[in-house]
Amino acid sequence: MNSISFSRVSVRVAIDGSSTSKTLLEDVSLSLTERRIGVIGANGSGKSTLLRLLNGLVEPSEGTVEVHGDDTVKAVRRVRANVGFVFTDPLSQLVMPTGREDVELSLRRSIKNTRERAAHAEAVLDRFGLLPLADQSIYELSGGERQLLALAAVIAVNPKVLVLDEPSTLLDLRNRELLRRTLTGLEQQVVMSTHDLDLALEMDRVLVVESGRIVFDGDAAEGVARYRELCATALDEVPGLGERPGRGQS
Ligand SMILES: Nc1ncnc2c1ncn2[C@@H]1O[C@H](COP(=O)(O)OP(=O)(O)OP(=O)(O)O)[C@@H](O)[C@H]1O
Repeated sequence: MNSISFSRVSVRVAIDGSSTSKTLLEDVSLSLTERRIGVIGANGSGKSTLLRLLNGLVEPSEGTVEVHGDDTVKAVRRVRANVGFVFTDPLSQLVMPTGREDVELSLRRSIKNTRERAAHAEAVLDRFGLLPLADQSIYELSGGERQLLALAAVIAVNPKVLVLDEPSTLLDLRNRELLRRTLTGLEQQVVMSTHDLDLALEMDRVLVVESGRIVFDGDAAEGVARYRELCATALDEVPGLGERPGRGQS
């Protein structure tokens, strides 16, 4: 069953030192079968929370999430074996001193033979243009190089589902294009949050999240237009900011 389903999912967290809770996601039901799913929305709207439900990093307070038929709470080990997750901050993911070691670590389970593993790691690093930097400390890499490395380390193991949390925030034009083409060439399902609306427009389906709710679900161009309108409306409410471009002109 190659789909992701959310059934009446809400996520609430207790607010420190009080008995009240904050709702991060409210009553989300979805069946995701498309190959490229984009998740867009304002800062703090709930995109990362939605994505983190997919590998059990966040657990639903109500409802259930299933990835390819596995419940993300009850079968979390199998879910994590199937879902490759790329974090926004690459340093929260890269654990080895160098890129080469990190990619080899990712491959440890899938390729037992060390020479084969090393060769595969080199091929992946090469594909992302990272081979010349393979033995440099990850702390000496630029932000974009690290982001690309984090992506390479996850794609290397060919997970059944790829979840990307704002994967292009630090990438230059060339590497954003590399990411775009890489995503186009992948067989597996990709769920990606992004503030890069050009990238969002490439998706087969777009979800717009606003204050913990899915307020749009459908065609990418329509989703991006809806998000732009939500942003413009929110900015209209900021006092003293001036008018939207195009407004007030005759
Ligand atoms: N563990 C937590 N405890 C309290 N609040 C939390 C917790 N995790 C997330 N939040 C809050 O939930 C809201 C949604 O967070 P989330 O990270 O999902 O937003 P986002 O849409 O990914 O934002 P951004 O675009 O800024 O990355 C935010 O207001 C955030 O502060």
